[in-house]
Parts: sequence; C-alpha cells; structure tokens
Amino acid sequence: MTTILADSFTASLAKLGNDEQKQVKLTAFDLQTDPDRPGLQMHRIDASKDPNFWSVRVNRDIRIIIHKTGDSVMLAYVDHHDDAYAWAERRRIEAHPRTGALQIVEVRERVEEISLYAPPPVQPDLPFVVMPLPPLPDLPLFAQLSSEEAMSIGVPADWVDDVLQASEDRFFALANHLPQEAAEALLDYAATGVLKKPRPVDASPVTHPDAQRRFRILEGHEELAAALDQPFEKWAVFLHPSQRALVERDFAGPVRVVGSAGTGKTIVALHRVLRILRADPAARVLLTTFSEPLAAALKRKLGVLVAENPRLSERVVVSSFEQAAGELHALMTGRKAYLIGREKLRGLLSDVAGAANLGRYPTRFLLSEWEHVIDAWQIGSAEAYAAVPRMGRKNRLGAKQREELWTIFAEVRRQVRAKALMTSADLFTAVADHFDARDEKPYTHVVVDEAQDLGVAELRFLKAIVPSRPDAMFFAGDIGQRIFQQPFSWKGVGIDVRGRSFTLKVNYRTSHQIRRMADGLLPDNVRDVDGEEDQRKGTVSVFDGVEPVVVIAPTADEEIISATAFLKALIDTGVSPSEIGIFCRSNEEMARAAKIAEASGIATVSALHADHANEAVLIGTMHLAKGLEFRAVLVIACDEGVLPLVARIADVADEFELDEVVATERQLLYVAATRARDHLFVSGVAPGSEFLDDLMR
Ligand SMILES: Nc1ncnc2c1ncn2[C@@H]1O[C@H](COP(=O)(O)OP(=O)(O)OP(=O)(O)O)[C@@H](O)[C@H]1O
Repeated sequence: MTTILADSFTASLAKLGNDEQKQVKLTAFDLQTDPDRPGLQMHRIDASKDPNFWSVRVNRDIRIIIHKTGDSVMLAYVDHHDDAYAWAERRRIEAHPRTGALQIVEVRERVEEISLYAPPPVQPDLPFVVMPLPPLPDLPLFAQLSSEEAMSIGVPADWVDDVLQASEDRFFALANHLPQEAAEALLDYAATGVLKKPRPVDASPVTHPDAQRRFRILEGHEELAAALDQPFEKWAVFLHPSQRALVERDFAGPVRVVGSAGTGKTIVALHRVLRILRADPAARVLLTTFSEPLAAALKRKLGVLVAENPRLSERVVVSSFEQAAGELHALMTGRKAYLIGREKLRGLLSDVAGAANLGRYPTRFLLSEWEHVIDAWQIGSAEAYAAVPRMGRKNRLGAKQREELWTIFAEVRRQVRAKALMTSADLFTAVADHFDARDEKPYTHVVVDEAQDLGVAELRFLKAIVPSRPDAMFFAGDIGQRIFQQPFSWKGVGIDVRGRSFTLKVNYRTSHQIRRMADGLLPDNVRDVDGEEDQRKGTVSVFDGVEPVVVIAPTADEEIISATAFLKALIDTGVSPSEIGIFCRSNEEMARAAKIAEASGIATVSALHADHANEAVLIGTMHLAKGLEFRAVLVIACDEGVLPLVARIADVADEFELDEVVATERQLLYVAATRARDHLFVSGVAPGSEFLDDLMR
C-alpha cells in the first residue's frame, strides 16, 4: 500500500506541541506499517461527503485524518478531535475533472458556514499613520472568462461561480480556498489579461505536476521520518512552469534570470544546480553569491534539495565570490591571500593624499574612485586611467585632476603591494589571469545568486574559472536590488546575455499589499548598461495580507511610541520575535531600533550574528537585510538626511554620481521592505525621507 503525505498534514502537525508531534509520528509509522491493524482505532467520518476520510486516534484528544482508497493511504491532516473532524467534513479529495491533478477541494456549501470572506485584519491603532488605505475597485475581475475556461486551469467545479463573480477586493480571500495552481493562473490572468492554459499531462492524479506541489509519495519508514522532521518546502517539490522552464532548458550561452524580490530567483538557481549535477556526471559546479551568510543559506537550501541523493553535493562547492577566489588562490600559490580591509584602505588613501598636499580631494571620493574605477578595472598606469570606460562620467575629471589623482592611487597601490597585501579585486584578477591562460578549469559550471552585485573583477574571475561552453554560466539577480556595485557593461567583460535574460513574475514571498507598496519605489522597467530590460510591471503575489503602514512622527521619541505599539500588536497576535526584523539605514540609527525592542520588552539579536533561532527580534542595517525573509519587518528612521544618506550626497561629483547614489539608496529601502511576508511598518521623523512619498503613491 502506498503512503502519501499531504502538505496540509505537515502544516497542521507543525502547529501541535512537541510531545503531541512525537505521538503523531509514532501513530503515522504504525499506519504506514499496516493501515488495517486493529489497534489503530479508525472511524469513518460519516458527516463528510467524501466516504474515504477516516480518523485515527493518536491519544485522547488528537486525531489524524487519513484518506483511504483501495491502494493508498494519505496522511491528510492532524488536529484536536473536533477541529480534525470539522476539517474533514468540509473537504473532499479527488482528481480534477479537467486537469487530472489530485486536489483537496473545500466543499463550497460547507464553507459558507464559516465566513468565506474574512474581514480584513486591522492594524493596531497607531498615532501619526500617513499611509491612506487605497480605495479598492469593485469590478469583477474574471467576468470575461467562461466556466469551461475556469475549469481548464484547475478551479474546482464548486468554486467556478464564485471565481467568475469575484471582484479585486474579494479575490484574495477567495484564492485561499482554491488550489494553488488555479489561484496562480487567475492572478496571472488578472495581471496580463491572458489565460495560460496548462498543457495536458499524461500522469496519474497524484504524480501530476500540479499535485506534486501538495502531495508526496513515500517509500518506507525512513522517508516518512525524514519528511515529517523536515518542513514541507513547497519549492523543493514544485516549481512554477516559468521557473521550471529556466531550470530545464538548454541555452546557447550565459543566462540571466531577473525578477523583483521574492519571485523565486534563488530557488531557480538552486534547482538549476541540481539539474546540472544530475544531467552531467562529470559536472563540478560552483554555486556562489555575494556574502558568506548568503552562501551559508544557499548551502542549507541545497541540502534540502539533494536530501535524497546527498552524494550529488560532493560535486558542488557553495561559497561567496571572495571565498571561492581565496580558495583557488591558495591552491594556485600554496599561500593564503591577505586582503586589506576597507577601513585600512580609507586611512591609506587619506594619508597618501595628505602627504602629497592633495587633501582637498575628500577621502570618500577617493575611496569611491578607487573601488569603482582604479581597483575594479585594475588600472596600472596614468594612460590606462585616462582610457578607462567611465560609465556616464566621461567629462567629470579634467586631465590635470586625473594626473594628480593618479599620483595618489599609484602610491597607494605601491604601499599595498609592499605590505604583501591584496585588495579583493587584486585577488579576483590574480585568479582570473591564472585560469585565463589555462585550458584546465576548476569548475564546469558556475551558478550565481545576487548577480546584480557582481563587480567587474568578480565577473572576470567567474568567466575565467569555467570552460567556454554554452551552459557554463547561469546568473540570478534583480537589477532593482543593486546596492553595492556601480553598473557596468557585462558585454565589455565578454558576457553577453542578450536574448537570454528572463523575468520571473509570480511573487511567492510578499503579500499583494506589501509588494504593491514596495513596487512604488522602483520604475516599471529597469534597463542595464547593455540595454537589457527587466520589466517589473505585471508581477503578482500569490497571497493577500494586511495593508502596510507608513508613519511619519513629529519626533524620534514619538516614532518609537508608534513602532513599539506595532511591535507589541504583532507579538499579541502570535508572531514570534524570531519572525520579526527591524532595519535602519546605518549604524547611527541602530540605537533607535534597539529602543523599540526594549520598550516592547523583547530581546534583540544583531543581523551580524546570523543565527536567529532564539526568541529575539533581529536588528540590522538595510545592507544586511539582503537575502533574508521575515513574517514582519519594521523599517525605521527613514528620515530626511538619513535616506538618502546626506553624507553620500554631499560627496557626489556630478549628476551621474548623484543619480547613482539616489538610486542605490532607494534600492536599499526596496530590499529592506521586501523582506516582509505579511506585515510591514515603515517610519521616519517628519518631514521624512523623500522615498516615503513613492511608497504612498
Ligand atoms: N515555486 C515555489 N513554490 C513555493 N514557494 C516558492 C516557490 N518559489 C519561491 N518560493 C518561495 O518564495 C520565497 C522567495 O523565493 P526566493 O528567495 O528564491 O526569491 P528571490 O527572487 O531570490 O528573492 P530576492 O530577490 O528577494 O532575493 C521563498 O520563501 C521561497 O521559498
């Protein structure tokens, strides 16, 4: 007899206490061994329209709901006695008459008894809230669709009439009652006006691709034990067709996957790694990203994907760009590379400029010029400095200024080398030069996450360590989240993704409301230097939530009062502190974040120490928010002068740099705000950051 595990079972199990969970698991093992065993105390759920639902006793109070057919037992749900029965009485499990996918269908007439359209949850009463609730149009969204069309995308027959009559404000509440494939297809249609009909699939109801996102067939106790101990990661088993296409296709050159925050770019990158490893037994893959904490997170997720075949992970290295280069450098030279830190470099630039009587160039400017021009392009002579491709900055420095500056940079370079130190760009370049000259490459493929923050030297390095085969390079990133690097031409470095840049549009992380607000910060289209466009418009979220809140308080103390009220309300509604992040622009504002937690009586943990498993809210700068995900996020201290940071604006040398600074500051706020799944609070002291106007548009 086959055992099938439904995601509704894993989700309901997670809500029980630890001891209860242990007992449930033991009963589940007994069921798997012999579902007909007399000691199991099974009762048919007579009040359910589906005759195959049975309850199984775990203890006096807890019941497992199973769905038993001739040749399989499905673990469907588990809860306290009455709730478990109520769940089964409101559902049936069947293959959809058109798509053929196995679905857990809520019986429409039973749902009416429990309110179909839950009233919108309200935010706590906060002072200084300025975000007006947007009026929602009451137009039917799907009036143009026929019943047959609704059925063709997997809407259960019971729900077709509701779907055809749904208006925008009701659709999201309705979507919670629909199978996910149907909800996604309807959202897609609402955003684009095109109904994408799934291609017919030749598969059994339970192995149908749409069913795979909610059911797993399990062989033996070990698999059941592993599945129950591990959260049911939906992305590990089911990809949206647009995600799957990117994972599985063969491409004629480097590929770039773009898409706004939460559209599953990282998930696609992970699956791509798996696909390469499976398809090519000789493949050696580097999976790499911006920082070590992000690499650690990738490694954890890859572990989930390769769980059934852990040997695959022997052929993949997961590390940050710098770590990957450092390891190859050590192999090449037998020595560890010692890197000069940013603060040391800043000091050195300032000292050298002072000694040369050139102290009139601000250190911040020197550092920026060094990082984005001299070091990034590895400029080695005054002539090369004159000829370097300077994005939008062609006329910025006169010949005389450049000569003066070159004397500073040449001396800094000399001193760094004299101390046997390297910059990270030196490291990338040394490794790139080494492998450029060789046919033997350390990796066959490189898969990159957060590719928008690749600099010139990093990109050259990645290109050099793989052979020039068409499928060697795969990049995932969001141009709208670039916060560390200045834009440059990828084509100029020999990487041409034209025609192979693809945009993901379904947002799995952030609620409809939060996504809509955050999208107000960025233009509908973002174009890179090579002219490749990321069409951000038309992205849809798969779930609904509360409206985010923007607070502009008269003083910092009053901002703290508002934020504290919000935080306390979250905790009161059952959000755990470990599911909350508080972010601010820089270390200067961190004390304000800490005060909010303190006033709420909650411990804090710094984002610098990535381990967030305890009962504390995480606090950190917006830069550290990258790659994280929370149920609730507070972005505080968005004051005028703080965002964009006045010190950065003060040092800009020209229009181009001003645009660039303002864009990355704006993108920082976008990154921080889009870490939130369900709740977002953004605050500042009056008059507030200019970006808040865009949030409230
Ligand atoms: N096919 C899927 N099914 C279910 N959940 C998914 C799917 N794809 C992505 N997710 C979930 O959506 C969230 C965002 O995914 P991911 O981190 O890959 O997005 P991203 O585009 O890389 O985001 P960001 O740009 O903010 O880094 C994660 O919680 C992920 O598990």
